[in-house]
Amino acid sequence: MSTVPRLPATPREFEEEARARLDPAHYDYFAGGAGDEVTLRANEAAFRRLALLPRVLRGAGEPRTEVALPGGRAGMPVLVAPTAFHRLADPEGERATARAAAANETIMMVSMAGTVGVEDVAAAAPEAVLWFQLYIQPDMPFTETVVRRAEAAGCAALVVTVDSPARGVRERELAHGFHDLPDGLCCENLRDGAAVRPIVMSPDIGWEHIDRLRRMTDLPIVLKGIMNPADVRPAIEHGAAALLVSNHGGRQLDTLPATLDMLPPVVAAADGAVPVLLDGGVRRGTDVVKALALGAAAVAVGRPVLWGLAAGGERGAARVLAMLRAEVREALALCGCASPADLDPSMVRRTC
Ligand SMILES: Cc1cc2nc3c(=O)[nH]c(=O)nc-3n(C[C@H](O)[C@H](O)[C@H](O)COP(=O)(O)O)c2cc1C
Ligand SMILES: CC(C)CC(=O)C(=O)O
Repeated sequence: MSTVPRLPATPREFEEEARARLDPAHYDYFAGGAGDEVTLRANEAAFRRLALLPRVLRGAGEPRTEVALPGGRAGMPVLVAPTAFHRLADPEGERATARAAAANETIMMVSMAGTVGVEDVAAAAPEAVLWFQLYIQPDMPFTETVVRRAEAAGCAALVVTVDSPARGVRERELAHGFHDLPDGLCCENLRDGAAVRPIVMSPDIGWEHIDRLRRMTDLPIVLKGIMNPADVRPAIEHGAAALLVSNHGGRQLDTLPATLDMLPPVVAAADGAVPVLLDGGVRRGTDVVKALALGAAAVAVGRPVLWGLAAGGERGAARVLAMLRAEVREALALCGCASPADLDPSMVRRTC
């Protein structure tokens, strides 16, 4: 009789199990952040500083969790953030993640630095809604080749990461000498004929590149990595369909504020013109509900999905997402909400 291995039951246990299974260099690549990891810690800490203030006796009924976004509908307000190198966590890599996302009716943002090509990710999970994450390459004809691949694979939006004019320095990676993928793995979305190009993070990228991208494709463009409210108006003027408040999970510039702390001013600057999403430090359904109360249209999770993948492959990633979905439903119900639209800023309170 075959027994199905038991999966961890909490986010913390998933991370512990992933750590036990992963090569230490790969665990530290996934877990680490830039510099002293001040921002990495701040993201999670910001959620703990905020308390929830439910409303009572609203007769809200069973809550609904789905949300409508420019790149499609999601069955829950928790999307999969784009993360690189899933085959370091599981041999099926991004294919497994896409199936896990589809099983939970949510959207997967496929990293440009994926270890499975976007066409193969789409083929592995035909029912998945995929958004393609792009680092605009200064070689615009090559950027266009990548965009065409994402379009042909059926991706429903482009997520353009704008917080990376250079690569963040992560001391855990340096300590392990982790620079390259092991033999047999590469960034499949960067194939150029027989060669695989390196990802260029260029300080030359500017708003004119967003304009060129806008002219290149009809896909909605989500700008990922907006932190300063001063960037919101230009983003809207240059055609962004949505903004994703992100500090790259604390992996780019250290000592940025927590994303949750920048959400209200970014939402205020957007003034309803485009939906605002958030990632960074979301670990529980209560975190999701706090971000939604402060005006996020949805959130995304990075590391929790990697821990699920490393701890239990597709099943592990699916379980992490299912846990979050159940927790969001429970937190909405206990807040007296019929849907995310019933949340508002009066339902959270800073505790310190
Ligand atoms: C291991 C790892 C790889 C990542 N790779 C990418 C990437 O290729 N492109 C990107 O835009 N963001 C990337 N990110 C950032 C995530 O999209 C997201 O902003 C961050 O992980 C959110 O924080 P969380 O891990 O606390 O949920 C990566 C994050 C991690 C942890
Ligand atoms: C390979 C990298 C470009 C992926 C990334 O964005 C990250 O590690 O944070």
